[in-house]
Amino acid sequence: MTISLEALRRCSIAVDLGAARTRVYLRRTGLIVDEPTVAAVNTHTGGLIAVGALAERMTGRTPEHIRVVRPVSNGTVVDIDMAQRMLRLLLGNKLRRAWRRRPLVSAAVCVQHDADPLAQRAAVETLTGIGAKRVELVDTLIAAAVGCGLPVERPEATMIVVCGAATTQVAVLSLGSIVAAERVPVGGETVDHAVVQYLRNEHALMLPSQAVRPLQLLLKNSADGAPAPPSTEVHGRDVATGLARTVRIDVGSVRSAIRTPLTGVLDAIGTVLRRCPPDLVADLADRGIMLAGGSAVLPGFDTMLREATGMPVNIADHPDVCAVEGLGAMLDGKVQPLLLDAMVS
Ligand SMILES: Nc1ncnc2c1ncn2[C@@H]1O[C@H](COP(=O)(O)OP(=O)(O)OP(=O)(O)O)[C@@H](O)[C@H]1O
Repeated sequence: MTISLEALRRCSIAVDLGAARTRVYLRRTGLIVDEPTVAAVNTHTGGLIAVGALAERMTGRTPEHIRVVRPVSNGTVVDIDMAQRMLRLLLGNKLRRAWRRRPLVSAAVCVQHDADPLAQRAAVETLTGIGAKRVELVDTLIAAAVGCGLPVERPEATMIVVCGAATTQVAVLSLGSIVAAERVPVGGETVDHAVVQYLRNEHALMLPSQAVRPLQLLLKNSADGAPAPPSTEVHGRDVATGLARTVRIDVGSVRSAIRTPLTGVLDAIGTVLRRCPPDLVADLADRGIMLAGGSAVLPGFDTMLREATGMPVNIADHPDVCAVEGLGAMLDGKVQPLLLDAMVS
């Protein structure tokens, strides 16, 4: 069964419920929500204290009666009730106004390429619970490819790698459909974990989770092309004594620690290419790989893929929001007719 653009044009909102971030696109308006998929709950009363960025800032800093929860894990809604409550708060008045204008609303939601029926059902229930009368499921890979501006409807190959927080999905598309795809449990979270483990093992230092991103940013060359410094100071807690400690670390070693988990993505690319007909693989030699997802900008990721595959690698203009923007473009009727792989509510 296929989903037509016709069905998507009847949808009022497009939703991408990611492990790290929740994004909502309102038809003819644009992105109205882009917040962490996090909620803070009072365990005594069960009430929500905060959602989104505010709740994320509370991580690791809460008293006993407050719990910070993530209702989406590995790209699947694992706590439907919490996801609905979080979405209601994030959408607030913006949704209520749209709902009033058009109460029998349909919603489109991105789901992972190989989402099982339970994961699909969880996505549908989350949206119906906040008022959607009908929910269209669209493969994240197709939505992201559209959002990156790839010519997915043409009879030629395009390769997309969507690198999110918990997973990376790789696909070759042609004629609006997925020819071959693979998903690996590697993403920004895996990379953060690798950095934390490196500091723990090599320097006996526990790094607060909020300190990982600034450290990753140090690995990048600066905007004017100046190379990253060879070493830097990192503040954390000594594993043995529990006291605050500062160590000087070699930036190159952190870079290697990051590269190790990312080799899983290389394997996935190899698997997808092996499953593709030779004609399509030949197309990709020129067109190369398009990187999307928040982790596409990880320092050195594109260079690593370029060196390992020998193919051109490009990062989408706005890699983090490609999927929801692509879905939004379909809602707004900005996309040429194409056949979408079947995924129905
Ligand atoms: N500037 C950056 N440098 C490095 N990593 C980044 C940067 N910005 C975002 N990320 C990483 O991107 C990830 C979030 O990406 P994205 O928003 O695509 O995830 P998601 O869609 O919620 O996840 P998933 O697709 O796994 O459900 C986080 O793990 C974050 O660490």
